Amino acid sequence: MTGVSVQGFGRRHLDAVGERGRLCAGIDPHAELLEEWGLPVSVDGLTRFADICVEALGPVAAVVKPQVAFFEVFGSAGFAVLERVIRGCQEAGALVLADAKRGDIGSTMAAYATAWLEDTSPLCSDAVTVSPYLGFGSLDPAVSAARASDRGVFVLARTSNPEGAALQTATVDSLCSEPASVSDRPLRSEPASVTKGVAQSIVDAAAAENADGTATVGLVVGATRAHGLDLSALNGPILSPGLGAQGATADDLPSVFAGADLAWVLPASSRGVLGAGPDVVALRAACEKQRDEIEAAFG
Ligand SMILES: O=C(O)c1cc(=O)[nH]c(=O)n1[C@@H]1O[C@H](COP(=O)(O)O)[C@@H](O)[C@H]1O
Repeated sequence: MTGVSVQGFGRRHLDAVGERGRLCAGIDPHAELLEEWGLPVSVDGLTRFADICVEALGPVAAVVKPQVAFFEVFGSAGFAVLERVIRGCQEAGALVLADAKRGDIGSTMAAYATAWLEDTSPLCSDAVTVSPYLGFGSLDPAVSAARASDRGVFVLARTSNPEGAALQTATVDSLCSEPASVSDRPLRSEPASVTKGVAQSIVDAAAAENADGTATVGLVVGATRAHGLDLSALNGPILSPGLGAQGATADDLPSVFAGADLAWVLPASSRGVLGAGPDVVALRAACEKQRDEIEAAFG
């Protein structure tokens, strides 16, 4: 593995995947899945779905990723079920990555950080997904809260959906900072000194945060297509959704992540694994099979 010795969240992450293998099992209680599992689309159905996932996945997956949106659908009762999933999976030994994709101005971001990353919160998880599109610096409160408690944030860089490409591959002047006022604007534009893709600028900002060896800042880079990013200096985890329902396979991963440190790559699947439920044994077997395919592909 490249880089400095790993501590903090990075150590917790590497220990978890070292023990259980590289798979993040998504817990996405889609209405269609509830129906497929023979459950009502209601809080009762959600609770049963969640309990099956905790029992099947919590003891074997290195990381579980509840998708907050599917709990939010049911309002406060859904959030109560989410709290139960978070605690249950942690007690079973999995790291919990709350897929909340939060992002806002810094002062509001601080409240999101309290909600998802501080011990006092009933939703406190081991990590949370965040969006950098209000500016990478707006994520500072979450990065600080995570760093202070050996937790992590996973920042969207190059997402698995086709709609992300136009924004994420756009070229930016990486040294550009907004003038404080109109009068501060230069009379003529200066030549851009460094240009890079938006996603690469996020990778580079994350790598700078990880220079302390804590791997506090992970990235989200989809497994569904070549991304063209240089991830070699990141020294942090790379969540890679897209396996299964979105079409990527374990065999795609080595070429998608050529040049990255594969020890950090954490492929994720939700529907591709959850389709094996509601039987606990079958669901756990599907999770282990997907993990084994990933480990075999990485060699
Ligand atoms: O942050 C994520 O997890 C995420 C990022 C991304 O680029 N693409 C993506 O699909 N996801 C999430 O990963 C899960 C994918 O679900 P499946 O397609 O069923 O495996 C969903 O919860 C998505 O919200």
